[in-house]
Amino acid sequence: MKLIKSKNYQEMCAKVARIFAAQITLKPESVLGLATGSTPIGMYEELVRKYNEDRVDFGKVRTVNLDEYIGLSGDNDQSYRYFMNHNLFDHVDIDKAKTFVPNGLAADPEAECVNYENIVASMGGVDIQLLGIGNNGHIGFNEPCDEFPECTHVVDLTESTIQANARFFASMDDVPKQAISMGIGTIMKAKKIILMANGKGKAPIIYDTVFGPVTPQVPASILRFHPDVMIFVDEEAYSEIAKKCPDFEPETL
Ligand SMILES: N[C@@H]1[C@@H](O)[C@H](O)[C@@H](COP(=O)(O)O)O[C@@H]1O
Repeated sequence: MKLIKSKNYQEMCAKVARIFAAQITLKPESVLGLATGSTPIGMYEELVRKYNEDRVDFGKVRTVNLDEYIGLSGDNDQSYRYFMNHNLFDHVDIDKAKTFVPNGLAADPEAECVNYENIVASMGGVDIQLLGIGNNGHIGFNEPCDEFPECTHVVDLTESTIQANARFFASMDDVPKQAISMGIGTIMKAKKIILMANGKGKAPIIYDTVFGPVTPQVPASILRFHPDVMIFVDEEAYSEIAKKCPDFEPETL
């Protein structure tokens, strides 16, 4: 696992976007694993800029997203499908038929999980998977629990996640209580993984992820067992490590 510290959010987003642009340029038919949340928005902006200015070509790219809320349609502005269209897909020359997000309106969510796991597998593996991290260490919507979930599954969101997400909804009642998420096993199959975190609020969980025990109670900690993981943080998200491990030397890339 490599930990890469940037001065600020913009610098971090630029570094990650460069890696994605290189991936797409070197392998135009790449399978990108994509994430939502506020953290990757600046990275997607940079990628759109690279599409416009550096002519990064998304024409053959395929994408799979980590998760989706149950009960929200792709038209709902809080759905992750809407997020992806709005922040990336609408602004580049990607073929939307090659972009996949779990169907939050599936009549049978369990069957949708099996279907989605098959879609990811049929693409021949994710070349590079982007992740954010929840304050409790969740990745995708894999919440802290007793065992790492292997495959795409239905998740009951924790109270802390529901509260953290409430800021995006008109009222608490509107916040979905369930989601479909790739499993930890699905995520760990990606060839390369990049996790981004910024801001002081993420500092304790970044410390736990990098230095705490590997446990399903901190789902992101499993990433330490993946052979090719880069964690990108800004100074604020790094601050707990700086305090507790003053001799640790992060990379700067
Ligand atoms: N399912 C998403 C995660 O994929 C994301 O990493 C997390 C953090 O969001 P933010 O980046 O807004 O802090 O939020 C949601 O729970």
